Amino acid sequence: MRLRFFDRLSIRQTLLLTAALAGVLGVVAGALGGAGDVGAGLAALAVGALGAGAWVLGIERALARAFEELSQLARRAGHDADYTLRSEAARRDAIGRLGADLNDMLERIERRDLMLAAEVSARTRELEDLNAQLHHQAFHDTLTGLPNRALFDDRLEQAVAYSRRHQRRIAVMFLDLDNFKTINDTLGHAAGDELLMLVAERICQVLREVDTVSRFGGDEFTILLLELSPDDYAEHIARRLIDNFEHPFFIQNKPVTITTSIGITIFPDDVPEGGMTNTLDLLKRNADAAMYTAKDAGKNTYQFFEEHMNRAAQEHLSMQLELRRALQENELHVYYQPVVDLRQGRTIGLEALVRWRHPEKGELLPGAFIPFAEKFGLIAQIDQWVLAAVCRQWRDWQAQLPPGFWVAVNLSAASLKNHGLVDEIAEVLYSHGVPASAIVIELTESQLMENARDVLGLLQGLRELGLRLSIDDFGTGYSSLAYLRQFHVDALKIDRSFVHDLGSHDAAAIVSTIVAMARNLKLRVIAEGVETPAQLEVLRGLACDCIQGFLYAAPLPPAAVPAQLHAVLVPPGDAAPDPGAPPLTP
Ligand SMILES: Nc1nc2c(ncn2[C@@H]2O[C@@H]3COP(=O)(O)O[C@H]4[C@@H](O)[C@H](n5cnc6c(=O)[nH]c(N)nc65)O[C@@H]4COP(=O)(O)O[C@H]3[C@H]2O)c(=O)[nH]1
Repeated sequence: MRLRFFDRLSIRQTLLLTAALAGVLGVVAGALGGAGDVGAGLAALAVGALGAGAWVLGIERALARAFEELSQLARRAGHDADYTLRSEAARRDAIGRLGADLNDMLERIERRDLMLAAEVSARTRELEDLNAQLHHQAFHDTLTGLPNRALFDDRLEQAVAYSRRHQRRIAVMFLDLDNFKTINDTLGHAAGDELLMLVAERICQVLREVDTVSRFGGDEFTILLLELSPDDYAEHIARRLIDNFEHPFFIQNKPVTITTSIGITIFPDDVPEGGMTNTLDLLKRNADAAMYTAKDAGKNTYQFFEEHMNRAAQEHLSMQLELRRALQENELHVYYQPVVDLRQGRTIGLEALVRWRHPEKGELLPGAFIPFAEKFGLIAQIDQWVLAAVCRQWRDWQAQLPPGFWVAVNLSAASLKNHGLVDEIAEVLYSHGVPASAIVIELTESQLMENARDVLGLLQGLRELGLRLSIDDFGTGYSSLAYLRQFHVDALKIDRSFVHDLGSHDAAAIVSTIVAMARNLKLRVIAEGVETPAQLEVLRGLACDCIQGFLYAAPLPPAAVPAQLHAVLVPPGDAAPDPGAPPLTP
């Protein structure tokens, strides 16, 4: 109860009460001691009261200062977020403990703060790295690490702007690897990728820091040369690039040689004045057109842009679109040229020759579009289309065809690279109900010899299917006799250039040698391009088996073929000895 009373008093009240009690005790003691001492007691009371008051005030101020200090410290820490602040009051009382608690709290906040700051900065760094990585990926080619098309365009735009402001010349180069597809097809895509990386390095070696090289896609690179000084700097770089490619690249420790074709355009020289809007596109198109001209000029060279090149590029482009349309819209069709057996004097087979009925240009011969189809990668599709057309036609004629009659179909080099070719041909034959023995596949000598080792398996697959094989344009390439035996073909077709020159001793000697060799290998010989009776007589004399040429029939539309099937075209011959059951005889 007593305690509760004192609990309710403030310190000041307690001290005042204590001083008053001391004074009262002094007065009581004085009164007990005598009257004189009462005065002394009163004086003591007054002094005690005054002393106590002063003491109380002193204590109160000291306490207030201590609290104020703590409160200021807490406010500053909160306001400035400075948790390194500490109370320095070294007291052992409640205020001291309060200060220590405050310090403890500040220390914990400070530690948590540091931890958070470290975490935030780590996360920020992570995000910054990720951002830089994404930025790099957006503007660089993942395989070679070179700038990509987007970054190249950006730099080109800046370069054009700079060049306009400061009247400087810049060059844009397009660089395309020659026959890269062959390397990819023969060595595989991993080797192709490795080659592209090495090529990127080699290009960089030739350029200055200020120039930009980018991988534009596939095997195509673009180069931006700033500040063309000296004036022929672009040409100098093009030459160095071409020279630099002369050294082989080493892929999986094997030397691989590849060349490059380069197109160059100069800004502002090659851009018409005022054509501001599509300058970038124009420069790239110019360099591309110049690069194609370099390819057409035999590859492994460079070409500066000239105005006429864009027209050629335009024609290329429209030819490509038109060819695709031709395949879709059935504008292609097949003519058939009889092959006549000299001993029997009649047609024993036909060669299928594609034609294009172009809506504006009229009837086009293969020479006008096959090279484009090869370039645009459409030739294998055309081969397939022709085979299917031949099979349909064979079904229509089937009842009229003499036994053992065949139709020869040309296959391009691109078709030979198709690993699924045998299956695809089997599927077409099967779906049309045509026996494989009715089809002869014609492959040119150069196609076969250039890929001799690779095509052996394919040829075997075709033979196992039951197809027969013949070598076209024989004599124009360099045949290896060893391969000739391994190919197991059924016939050789002597190129028409030898037939044309039969009057000359050399050509006759070559034809005679081919026929003799074919006899030994038990192959049938067909002479192409026979136009005159004189050529026919020489060929008969050389014991040639068959002829094909305008002398008897040009390539014919399908409707004209049945009339040729049973007609005796040449008097049956007696000059040619029996070659020993050559395969292409019915
Ligand atoms: N000067 C002369 N020429 C004669 C004579 N007899 C035939 N010719 C021509 O000689 C070519 C024979 O075809 P090729 O050597 O296989 O040469 C063919 C063949 O390599 C290719 N070709 C034709 N059709 C196809 C096809 O469907 N696919 C593929 N990949 N190539 C084809 O186009 C080449 C040219 O075909 P065409 O223009 O039809 O030309 C044909 C034919 O019209 C003659 O007495 N004198």
